[in-house]
Amino acid sequence: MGTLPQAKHLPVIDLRLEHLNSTSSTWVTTCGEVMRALEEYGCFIAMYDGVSQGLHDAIFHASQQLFDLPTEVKALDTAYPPSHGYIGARPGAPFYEGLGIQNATTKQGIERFEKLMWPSGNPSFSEGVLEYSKAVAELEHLVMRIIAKSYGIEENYESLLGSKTYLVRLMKYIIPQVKENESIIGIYAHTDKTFTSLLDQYQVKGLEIKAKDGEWIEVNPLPSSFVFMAGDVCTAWTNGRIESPVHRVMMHGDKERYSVGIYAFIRDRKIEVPQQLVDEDHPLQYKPFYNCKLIDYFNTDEGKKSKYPLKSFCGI
Ligand SMILES: O=C(O)CCC(=O)C(=O)O
Ligand SMILES: [Fe+2]
Repeated sequence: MGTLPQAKHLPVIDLRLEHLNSTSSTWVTTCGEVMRALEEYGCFIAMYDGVSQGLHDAIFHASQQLFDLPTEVKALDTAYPPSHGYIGARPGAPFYEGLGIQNATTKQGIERFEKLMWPSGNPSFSEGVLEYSKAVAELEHLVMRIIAKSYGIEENYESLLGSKTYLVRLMKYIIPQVKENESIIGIYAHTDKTFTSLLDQYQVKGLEIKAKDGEWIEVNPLPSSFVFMAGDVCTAWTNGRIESPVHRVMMHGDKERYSVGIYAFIRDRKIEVPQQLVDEDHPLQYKPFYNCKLIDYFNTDEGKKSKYPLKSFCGI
């Protein structure tokens, strides 16, 4: 009798500080695991202790309060590009709503958002989100340092730091009207137009990652974990060594779903492939470009139709 094929799982990597500092060889082993996961899947699940369970619960509680505000208040969250502000339910994604907080690792960024949503103030919201986004940004920086060290491009990475900004997006998916055991698209398949993305699913699953062989991998929410994902900008920057994964959200008809994304972008500075990553075996694949221009392109008719927007925008 044959055995049933095992469902694939995303690698789970322990990036808790206590673990990383435990023995001298742990760091080297962990860096190897991170690079293998990123080169194979473009993402992995990071176990991380920088966000306490209390803070985590507080963010999701605040997110529920936020989505209960009237639509006309939420719509005050406008931004450039438009996808960085309020996104209401639309024909392609009728169950989805998102609110974006720009410059979310700065007090000014969060307070600007707080004043729009609660003119009479909600300091505990801002304090919680600031603490949360700073802690998650540290995780992002840790992984990026591993990538930069492993490819010998630390200086290039350091030169991008002054231009890195973080957007926090709080997301809500309402319960879709589907039959039992049926599921339906919550967000269609895409790659992120970010440098990197970190996703926090809290308690309700739905995120799926497409493996290189085309199989969809379900990502089950684990406590104290974030999905680290390379965005298209990271693909270009690493000259294609790390490919941003295609992912989607599937909704099952039983629970509403809240998630949080923390997205890093490179503002006002061209992304160029570091010369260390170009050689005979790895010819240059991408022309220099601005992150915001990639997003603009993706929002054009041509960009929306393109199967590989990054390639059609700046591929060689
Ligand atoms: O809700 C999620 O888990 C994923 C959202 C997502 O893919 C995105 O915001 O780009
Ligand atoms: Fe995404």
